[in-house]
Amino acid sequence: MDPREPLLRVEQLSVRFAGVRALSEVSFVVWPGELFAVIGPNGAGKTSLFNVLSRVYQPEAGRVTFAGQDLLRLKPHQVARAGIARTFQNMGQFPTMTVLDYLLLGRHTRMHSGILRAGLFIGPTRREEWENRAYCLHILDLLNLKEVRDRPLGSLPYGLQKRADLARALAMEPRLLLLDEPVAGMSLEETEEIAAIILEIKEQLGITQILVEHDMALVMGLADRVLVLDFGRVIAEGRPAEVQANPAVIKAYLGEESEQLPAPADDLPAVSEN
Ligand SMILES: Nc1ncnc2c1ncn2[C@@H]1O[C@H](COP(=O)(O)OP(=O)(O)OP(=O)(O)O)[C@@H](O)[C@H]1O
Repeated sequence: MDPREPLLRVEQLSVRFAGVRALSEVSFVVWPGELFAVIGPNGAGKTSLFNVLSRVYQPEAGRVTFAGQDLLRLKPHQVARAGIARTFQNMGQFPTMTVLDYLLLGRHTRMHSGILRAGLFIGPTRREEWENRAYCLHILDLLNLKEVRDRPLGSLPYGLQKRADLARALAMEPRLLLLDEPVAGMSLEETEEIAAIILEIKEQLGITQILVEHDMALVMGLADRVLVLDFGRVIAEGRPAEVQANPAVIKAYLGEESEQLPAPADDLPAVSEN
């Protein structure tokens, strides 16, 4: 793929639910290696956008091109194999599964051998299984989860469960990682750890990320570029400092919760140029 081509191109995307316009003619591109954030007040359409990108929602109109292919032609189960992985706001569907098995399960969704064959260790799948395991252990190491790899997910504190979910998404070796409120409900310390991990994913693994998050300090400190939605429409797009100074963005946030207002740009860590 041409590195000058966007990895993701969203054009004129509209999503509607019986009278509610969740997204209206939304367009943007995400470049390879970029950390792209999508923000907006409650109900702005952020989750709907992720649901379109993971093929859960069918848009009313628009085009989505991922790595040169028409994403909207894929079935939901083909999205992971195409290279898109997603973390979830709420997890907890597998409380008895160990952390390592959770990663292996995620990884199998994009591997060649079926989980049944792999489970039975038939022929060449044995080697693939060992490779999968080694890769999952590498990800657990990267995310400081090695010590809890054999613990059931349900026995872990909330912050570690969310980190395990991020590890599961990374174990899929995605080209595009969709992070859905990765620090929601986390303490300051846990938030700082996740911020460091997000930067490592960008810098060490080179994975392109789209971050949906209400924590403005995190977004403005990490993102290369920010897209702002309000009532399903794009109201601003640009580098964090540009977006923070945009009157339409300030108005959208003031109308809802003034404490969510982005901090002045001077107080924030520098963001990388691209
Ligand atoms: N499955 C659905 N059925 C009906 N309406 C929906 C559905 N999903 C989203 N909506 C509506 O679409 C609009 C956008 O919602 P969405 O969840 O995408 O916003 P959001 O920006 O993710 O909000 P939040 O920050 O609160 O998570 C809202 O008005 C919401 O009620």
